[in-house]
Amino acid sequence: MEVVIVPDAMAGGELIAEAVAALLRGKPDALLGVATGSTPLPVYQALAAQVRAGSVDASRARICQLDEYVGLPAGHPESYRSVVLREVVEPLGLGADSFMGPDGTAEDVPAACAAYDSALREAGGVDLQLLGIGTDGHIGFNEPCSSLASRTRIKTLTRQTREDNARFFERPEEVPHHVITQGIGTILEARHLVLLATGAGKADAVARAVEGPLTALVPASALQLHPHATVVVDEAAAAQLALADYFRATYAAKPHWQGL
Ligand SMILES: N[C@@H]1[C@@H](O)[C@H](O)[C@@H](COP(=O)(O)O)O[C@@H]1O
Repeated sequence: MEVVIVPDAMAGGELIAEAVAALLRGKPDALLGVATGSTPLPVYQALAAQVRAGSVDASRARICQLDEYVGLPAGHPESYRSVVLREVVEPLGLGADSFMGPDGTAEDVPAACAAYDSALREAGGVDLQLLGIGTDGHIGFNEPCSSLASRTRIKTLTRQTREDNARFFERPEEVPHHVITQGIGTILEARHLVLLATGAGKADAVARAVEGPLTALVPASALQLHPHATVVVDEAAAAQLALADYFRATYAAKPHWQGL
């Protein structure tokens, strides 16, 4: 696992956007797994700016969702489908046909989960999966004690996650209890995992994920199993990392051509 400590969220966004751009230059139809929440927004803004500036062509990129609420009406502005279309697909100048995600409105939820897991494989697998981290260490919506081998399935949100996400809804009780999320086993199949965490509120979760034991109690610790996992953190989110100085020195000495 590589840990990169950046000065702030903007710098993290630019660094990851450059990694995505480099991927697209080599593989124009790469499948990019995107995360929701506030943290990845600087990545999407920086990538859209690169597209506008002509430094990368994203016109053949394919986008896939990490997770989705169950039961929000189709077109609800806070469904993750709506969020990804608004924050990623449209700013990159892509159409809805470049985009895939689990169907949170399906009557048969298990079938929708299995269909999405298969669709990701049939699409050739995710090239780069961007991840955030929940304050309880979740990735996607894999809450603590999710199986490390899990596939895309329905999960029940913890009270903490519902409270954390209440800011996106008019009333806290509107946050759905259930979600569909790529499983941890599914996420681990992506060729490159890039987790971005910013702010002091994530420092504990980051330290447990990066330096703590591999445990289902901290789902993000599963990144320790992946051969190409990058964790990008700002100074505030890095505050509890015992090896921060080592991570800084390693990145400072890294040959530029290696990228992330
Ligand atoms: N399902 C999403 C996660 O993918 C995201 O990482 C997390 C943190 O969001 P934020 O970046 O807003 O803290 O929120 C939600 O739970």
